[in-house]
Amino acid sequence: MIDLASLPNSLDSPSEFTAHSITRSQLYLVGGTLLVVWGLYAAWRRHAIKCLVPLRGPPPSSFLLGNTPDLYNAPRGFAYHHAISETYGRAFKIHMFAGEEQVWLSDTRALTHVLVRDTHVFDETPAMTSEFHYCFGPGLISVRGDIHKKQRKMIQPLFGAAHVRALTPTFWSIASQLATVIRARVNAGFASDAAKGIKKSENGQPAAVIDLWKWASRAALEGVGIGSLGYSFDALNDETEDNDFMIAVRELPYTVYPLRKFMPICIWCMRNLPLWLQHTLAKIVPVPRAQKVRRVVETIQGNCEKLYAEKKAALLAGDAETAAQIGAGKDVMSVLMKANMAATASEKESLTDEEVLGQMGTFISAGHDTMSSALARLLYCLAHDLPRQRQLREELAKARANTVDQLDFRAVTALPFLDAVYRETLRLYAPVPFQNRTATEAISIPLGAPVQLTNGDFVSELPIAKGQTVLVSIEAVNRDPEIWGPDADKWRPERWIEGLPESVDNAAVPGAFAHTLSFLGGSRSCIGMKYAEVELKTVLISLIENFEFSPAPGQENIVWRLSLMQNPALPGREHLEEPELPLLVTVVKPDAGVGKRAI
Ligand code: HEM
Repeated sequence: MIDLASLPNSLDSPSEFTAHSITRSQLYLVGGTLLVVWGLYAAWRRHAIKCLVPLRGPPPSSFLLGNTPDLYNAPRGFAYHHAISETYGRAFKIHMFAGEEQVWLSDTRALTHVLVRDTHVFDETPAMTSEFHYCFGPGLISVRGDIHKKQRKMIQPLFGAAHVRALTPTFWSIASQLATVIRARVNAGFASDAAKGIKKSENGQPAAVIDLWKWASRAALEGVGIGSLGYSFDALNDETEDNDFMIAVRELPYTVYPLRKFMPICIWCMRNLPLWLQHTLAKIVPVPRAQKVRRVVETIQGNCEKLYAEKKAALLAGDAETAAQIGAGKDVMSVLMKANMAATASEKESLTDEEVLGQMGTFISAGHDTMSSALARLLYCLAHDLPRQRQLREELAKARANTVDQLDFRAVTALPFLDAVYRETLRLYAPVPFQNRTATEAISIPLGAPVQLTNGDFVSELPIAKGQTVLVSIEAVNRDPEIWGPDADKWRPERWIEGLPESVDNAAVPGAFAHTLSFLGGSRSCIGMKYAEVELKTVLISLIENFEFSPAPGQENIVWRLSLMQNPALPGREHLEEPELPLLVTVVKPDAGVGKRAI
């Protein structure tokens, strides 16, 4: 920084400069550089994509960064998203980096075009695909157009009901391991509190405060590891030290997210620079967080490559070798690799080695963070509503009364109150709060209700510019009071049992799940939707049968941070990357609704 106070009054008398002060030529250099930077910035702004009609919207909070500091703000982001959607409605303008304007959308008619009808125009945004491509190669989440169609056609059946049914025993084994490790933690915490004279339990049963985020995240890691990759992270073993693979997967979302606001610069580099230069820049750019992302990604990639080679060798060695592996050949990757080897006869249908490998990182990133977020939120909601938690426990006890075996796929998905709790939590607290889509050509999309522009005119069609990005507000649709009724922002599972209002059907939400956008909709909706449901429900059954969850004394308030996936933090500790969810966990008595299989 130039200290202006240290400059002499007259710049005309160089003789007055000391050896340490700035010379005239240095000053010209600094001034010239600033002018060039300003010129580049002005040119960039002039070429930045603007809205084609004068939409209303929140004023930018930063000249350079637009609304991004608020839109991507982790602790205060949700409040900002709710406030702007209440103020500006279902279609408005938001300001991004260097003058770019995006369209915020929660109008379900317009979103039907974005997500379902005009998907040939509104593909996944290049920011997203480039980010994932850099991290994991050409997996389902990072490819577009025809390649995406080809991959989706091959992978979709592997996440269908038949395969998820076959994976249900795997999910039960994860659920049971999780309950065992939590029980051990509660017993240890209880003993240690008792030794200090701290009483945590009213009913005499062991109770202790446990960080449930940690265990939700580990269960999700095992879920995606064993179910999708055929690999155990050994994440539910209390004795195991975290390995580098496990740490990297956990750190990935929190390391990448803060860099999102710099995406326009990254995309420019990806579009304009040769690959070797991009890799060199990624290695030398002096930004510690960028270097951390690189290390995390390299660790995940290295481990995936090793695992892929092992799986391929086992598949080539025959069925016995595959069956001996973790997942016993039922995991998604094993089935995919087998199907792909069989499809090699038809070159057009099959995936390249790079594409198959790309799915590993894709499943890890798509299936771990979302699942940790959903499970943590389910536990949080139930912990803050003991009567409904008990109602759920009673429903589980009844379901157990007729069987000594684990509930099968059909039974797990058929429990009405469990289903209502699951749907309501994913509606109100969608783990992925918003997504983007970018128009590959100019297009006009119809609106469900006319929108007033800043000049007072109304439009019932919204023109979108070529290259313009639309922010699909999953949250705003899921909480819209005109769709869900005046109690839309309340967690009330009964709404799913009583019957939804007519307005829900009328809204024709283009979502794949329960009239919501939680798993999005259309050709790029979540492929792991059924897998997520069965895994989350089995884990929840096991936990609710064995434990009662309630707010941790003195730590009742939790801040839910906006991120790629929403995640919990303690007030005053929101700056910490690793989320936290301390809850008081009490072992429930055998006569308090625990099924025969309680551990
Ligand atoms: C509660 C849990 C989950 C939620 C809320 C969720 C949500 C979503 C959402 C919103 C998308 C759309 C992303 C976009 O368009 O950019 C998506 C895509 C995807 N999800 Fe999930 N997901 C969950 C669990 C899973 C699981 C367990 C897996 C796999 C193991 C998975 C695999 C995928 C994949 C591969 C895609 C990309 C699909 C495509 O582009 O064709 N998800 N998910």
